[in-house]
Amino acid sequence: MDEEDDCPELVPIEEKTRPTVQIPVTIITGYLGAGKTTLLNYILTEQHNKRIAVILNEFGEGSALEKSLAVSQAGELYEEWLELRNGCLCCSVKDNGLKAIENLMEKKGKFDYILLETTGLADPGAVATMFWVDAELGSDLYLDGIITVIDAKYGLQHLVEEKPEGLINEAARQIALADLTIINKTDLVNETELGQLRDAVRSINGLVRILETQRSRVDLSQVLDLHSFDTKDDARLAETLQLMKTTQPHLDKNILTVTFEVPGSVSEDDLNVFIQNLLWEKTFKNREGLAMNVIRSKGVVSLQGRQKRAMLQGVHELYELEETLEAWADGEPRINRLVFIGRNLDGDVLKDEFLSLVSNEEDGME
Ligand SMILES: Nc1nc2c(ncn2[C@@H]2O[C@H](COP(=O)(O)OP(=O)(O)OP(=O)(O)O)[C@@H](O)[C@H]2O)c(=O)[nH]1
Ligand SMILES: [Zn+2]
Repeated sequence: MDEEDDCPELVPIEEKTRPTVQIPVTIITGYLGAGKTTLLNYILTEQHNKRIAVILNEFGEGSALEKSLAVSQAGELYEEWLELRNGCLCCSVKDNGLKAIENLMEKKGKFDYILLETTGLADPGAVATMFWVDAELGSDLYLDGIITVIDAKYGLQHLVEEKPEGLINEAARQIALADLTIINKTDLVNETELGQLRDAVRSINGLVRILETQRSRVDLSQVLDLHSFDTKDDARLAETLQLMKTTQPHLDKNILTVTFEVPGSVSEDDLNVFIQNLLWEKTFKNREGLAMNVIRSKGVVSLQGRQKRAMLQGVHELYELEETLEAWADGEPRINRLVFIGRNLDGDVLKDEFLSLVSNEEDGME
């Protein structure tokens, strides 16, 4: 080390020692009484060989303890925690803070999985974005997915409920944000009613998977470890987009899904401006002159000068644009695939805006 004496060396900041495995967090949301607690109970009592922590994100008054007791059944009270027979834990986090979860992990040791139930009227997007902000700070947690439980009998009614001007329908928002929906209480409806609800869910969120259950009995492998926010599921995205090209019914004024595919490559800067105009500045308008309002964004994009695919993930105003591990194959056409779920969206307008940024240089280099 010869130059050591001359200039002060830049000392790399000691990386916070991070666990090799990050713990998945699944957010469970859904309208009042849809069957969220029933789902939690079911997951906790099923064989899963995981140490699962259940966290109830209660806002306002409401008795969280009462709720946790409802979740536990076979629980033993431990501080504000309920410890279940199979090693699961249950608690309530009133201040909705991630710090609280991290403190809990320090006190109680590591879990393998965290289920976070938000109250019926909460915006799951607000909770979801906390995890991103925190992930930047080196959190031990990652967001695995958002599950929305829907009441088969009353779900449709909740969706069409008129809201005062400018207010968003909470039930529709919860579906817009969902990676998976569970239509529960199918014992209370006939096939026609079920079909109508299914169509309504699809018309809001064209990407979402739908399960149908009684007493929230699900196959655990279909609800845990979804990896919805990973940068890996681009094959699935392409598949879904293909499916969506066929039929897309939509109910005017409501939340809907728009998708488009554009070949070529876009510069990262231009893309950021496009996304920020859409999500932050809200400069894009539909044909009626109403500003587009995006709740969920997803996409695979080809960035100029990059060999690897980039993935867009967004919840409300917060978004991430990250390079994936997957390179574009030689000679493979580079196709940008984008999905936006929200209000007042017009896919053609967005596609035109996007097209204006794209260059069709073969290798995406300029
Ligand atoms: N008929 C029928 N009832 C169900 C089913 N699943 C749950 N329930 C009942 O629906 C009621 C509400 O279920 P919960 O699991 O407490 O619903 P929740 O979404 O946690 O409710 P909140 O926390 O109050 O928003 C309970 O009385 C359940 O027993 C089902 O598949 N069929
Ligand atoms: Zn609890």
